[in-house]
Amino acid sequence: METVRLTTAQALIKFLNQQYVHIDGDEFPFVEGIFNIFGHGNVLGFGQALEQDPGHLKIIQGKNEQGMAHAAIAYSKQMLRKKIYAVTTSSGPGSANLVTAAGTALANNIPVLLLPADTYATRQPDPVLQQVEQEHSIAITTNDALKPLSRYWDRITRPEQLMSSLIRAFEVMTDPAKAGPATVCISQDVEGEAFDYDVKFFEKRVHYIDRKLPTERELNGATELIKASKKPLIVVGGGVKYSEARESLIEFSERYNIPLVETQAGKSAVESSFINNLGGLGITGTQAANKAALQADLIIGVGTRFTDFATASKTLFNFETTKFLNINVSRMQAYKLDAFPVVADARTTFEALIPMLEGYTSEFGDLITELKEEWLIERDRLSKVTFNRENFDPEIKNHFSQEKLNEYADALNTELAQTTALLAINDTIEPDSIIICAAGSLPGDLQRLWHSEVPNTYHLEYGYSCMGYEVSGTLGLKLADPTKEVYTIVGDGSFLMLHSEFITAIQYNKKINVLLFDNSGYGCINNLQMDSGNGSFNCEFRTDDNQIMNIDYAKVAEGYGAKAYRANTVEELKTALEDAKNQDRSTLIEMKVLPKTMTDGYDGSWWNLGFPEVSNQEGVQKTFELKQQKLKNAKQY
Ligand SMILES: Cc1ncc(C[n+]2csc(CCOP(=O)(O)OP(=O)(O)O)c2C)c(N)n1
Ligand SMILES: O=C1C[C@@H](O)[C@H](O)[C@@H](O)C1=O
Ligand SMILES: [Mg+2]
Repeated sequence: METVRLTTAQALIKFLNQQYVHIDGDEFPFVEGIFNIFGHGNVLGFGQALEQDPGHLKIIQGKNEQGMAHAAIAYSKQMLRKKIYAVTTSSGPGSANLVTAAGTALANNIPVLLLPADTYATRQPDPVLQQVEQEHSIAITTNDALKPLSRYWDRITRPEQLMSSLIRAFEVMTDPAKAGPATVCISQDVEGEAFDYDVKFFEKRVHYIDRKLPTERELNGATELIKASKKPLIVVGGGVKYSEARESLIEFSERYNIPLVETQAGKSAVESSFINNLGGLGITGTQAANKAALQADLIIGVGTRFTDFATASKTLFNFETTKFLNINVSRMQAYKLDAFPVVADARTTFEALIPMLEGYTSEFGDLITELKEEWLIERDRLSKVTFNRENFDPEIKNHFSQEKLNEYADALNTELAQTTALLAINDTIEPDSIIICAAGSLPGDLQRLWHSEVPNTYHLEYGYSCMGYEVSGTLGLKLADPTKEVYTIVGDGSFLMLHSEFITAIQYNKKINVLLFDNSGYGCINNLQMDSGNGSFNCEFRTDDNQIMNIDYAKVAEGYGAKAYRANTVEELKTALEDAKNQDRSTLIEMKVLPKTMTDGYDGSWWNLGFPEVSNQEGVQKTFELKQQKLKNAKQY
């Protein structure tokens, strides 16, 4: 056997350089690069290996482990899971910082290779700096916290274990049904240990991402269900994007007059202006989509996980009469809601179904166009919301008095409404720009209001809705598509939680644009608590003496080296956006927006929460009673 003597870390880097994917006839390297923050746990093993020979891997120094992993996740998601970045961290706190990001990748089914260092395999020394020392087992390290959040997890304590481990990790990451985070923890001493590796291990390895075909039985069953239905409705999930099923889905929908509604992950698979696209579904959905869902007698879920918040899947539909047909590469997802499962690729399934439905047409008739037109009037209204100091009626009603809203207008020196600002942005930036968001009130506004006219330009992380993904993720977008303008849509709360990769973007001259909506508080959670009958408790950003905080985020951005703007009117905003577009460096536009000016829910948008069963507040009591009512018709599982 021909062998080559390498350290474990050198072998790992050599292997990463030889992984390719093959999709629809195209073949290209799977691993684009590696993010790193070096500590004592990885600087000598990984650091040395990367310095000696990185191959084609791009090396990017991160600023926070969670942030750089978020950037890697966004890269992979934007690349439709065809390419990844790896992420290496030191042991202990460095790897602990990966936990939130691993959860984000897992919830969204995004492949990313996490490579945290681990404690010494030799236990010399023990305990090492940053080792937690769990009393009941010396074998437990911080990295065990990543186990429940990884789709594949392994600990390498001997150099030769690397081979079988990496083959498994890549098999998982390149499987459309299982794609998610693969975590390979390497003991920090083992990173530097040498072994005579079989040279065959380093030969070019091609991972074929084939399209899983539906069976005849599945196609016949699906055809029967659709033909028997009067008003079928397609729920477009993220799987539609990953399967690149846009054209076949449009043909299917047009030919049989079947409306589409979108999840956050599925939005921008098909352009918003497509005649049968009724927009977002669920709690954060449009009036049009939710009205159509209330009437539907067959829900065709395509590549969707049916998370309750994004689709209102447990309460919106009529479970007595509505049937479900799920098309999904994941058997687990296809089984949901007692659906007829088609465990197959979305594009191939539509291509096969189109000729089988010849002669069919839904009974939606002109209703699709009518619902869409009605919604566009509502959207237009939301683009023109203007504040006044006497009798302003915000979208989120009966929470803050006029006096309190005026207090905000004075403290933040603004009269700008969130929906007005958001739609001004939608009107001004180039249609092929990519926007990203993850948490707060903005995802709801975006799912309802944002019009995406170019495929794959709407990037929402709403599987985990992880605050802090927004700015970090924008760096991932820019790495995925360097020619496009990329925009973070982010609330002040999320910005404060994590924006360290803004600096990485500036450092590597990857231009990103941060659009910061500052309403001085955790706005959507404040809405939730007040909607549920509580007071405004600890969600506003106020000082000890009850003053609204007015933070100069533009100054913070300037301090990092970004070009910053303050825009508190639509005119200032449009001017700033135009100027930002022409900049070579990263930008931040700070907008002070009034609380309670985000969108509210429409028909059917209720979700089950932990409403208190007893309380001394009448409003809280009422929401609990409403819950009891709602649960009567909700799907129990
Ligand atoms: C890491 C993380 N922690 C907590 C939450 C819960 N959470 C969701 S939205 C939110 C507040 C968001 O505030 P902000 O970004 O200012 O947006 P706004 O709702 O004010 O528009 C919180 C605390 C979360 N989604 N992610
Ligand atoms: O709890 C939450 C409520 C949602 O409104 C918000 O968008 C999301 O980030 C969240 O975590
Ligand atoms: Mg806020």
